[in-house]
Amino acid sequence: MSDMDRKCSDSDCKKESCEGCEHNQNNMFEPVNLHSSIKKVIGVVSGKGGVGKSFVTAMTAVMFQRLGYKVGIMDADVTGPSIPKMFGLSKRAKGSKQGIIPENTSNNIKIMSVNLLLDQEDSPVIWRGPLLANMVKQFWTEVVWGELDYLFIDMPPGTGDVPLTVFQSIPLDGIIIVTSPQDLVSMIVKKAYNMAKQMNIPIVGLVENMSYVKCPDCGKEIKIFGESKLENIANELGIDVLGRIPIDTEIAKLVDQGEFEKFTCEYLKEASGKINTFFNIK
Ligand SMILES: Nc1ncnc2c1ncn2[C@@H]1O[C@H](COP(=O)(O)OP(=O)(O)OP(=O)(O)O)[C@@H](O)[C@H]1O
Repeated sequence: MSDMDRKCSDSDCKKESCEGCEHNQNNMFEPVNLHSSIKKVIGVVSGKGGVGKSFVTAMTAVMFQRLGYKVGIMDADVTGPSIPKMFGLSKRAKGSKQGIIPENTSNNIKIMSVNLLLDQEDSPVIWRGPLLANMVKQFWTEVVWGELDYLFIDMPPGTGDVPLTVFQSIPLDGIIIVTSPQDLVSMIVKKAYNMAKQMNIPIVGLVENMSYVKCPDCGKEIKIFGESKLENIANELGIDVLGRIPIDTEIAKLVDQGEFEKFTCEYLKEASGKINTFFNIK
């Protein structure tokens, strides 16, 4: 994918800061590793931590792998990396002449995370912003991703320094915004939305996580965070609702056992169809 794939849709745009305009000389995208060929790069973002961004990234990646696509996950949530543990990966990634080799899950999803580079997975990453951002850049420039249809990036939470650098250095083809059904969330979704708009990155849509929990006795859907405001926000911003995921204690168990790939539910089946249509990969 070339940097120019992120095209500005406004033919009169003369903004020097616009990354989609060909006259922009300030393009800061880093070159991808020579041995990587990635068709689409999708960032999974949330305006705040703890809404299940990693959960949604992993579930989307597994859905696409099940559809027969070649998939990778870059765990760019450097201070709270959770992706390797979800997939039961704990070996250290190896290097080669070409670069760093990502680890493979049991179903061949390629994974790179700071946890695969640390001596011990429970060592804290106590780094300042620029160092964190550099690490993520290296996941793009140094990792040998090989041929991938989709690379999903579990983005650092929030809209601060680190996510900003990631937005500026990796040519994202689109972002998925993850949210939960709390009131505060509409403001937080708007922050993520505005950040993507300012960076000229297409927004694929919204996924609401922890939408409800099903009573194990009567099957009733209990909305523990109250009624969802998702449709209102989506309509207001003119973006698509891709899907909703309940709190699922069976999947939570799989996460703890490092066997995430064994989930059988299809909460994101429709969402994967919508994402595929958005990018039109054959
Ligand atoms: N729908 C769900 N059902 C059951 N457990 C879930 C669900 N969503 C998230 N969880 C669990 O909640 C915890 C937090 O989720 P996750 O790590 O995905 O959040 P996050 O938004 O990536 O957090 P942060 O950005 O702060 O790192 C994890 O243990 C995850 O397995």
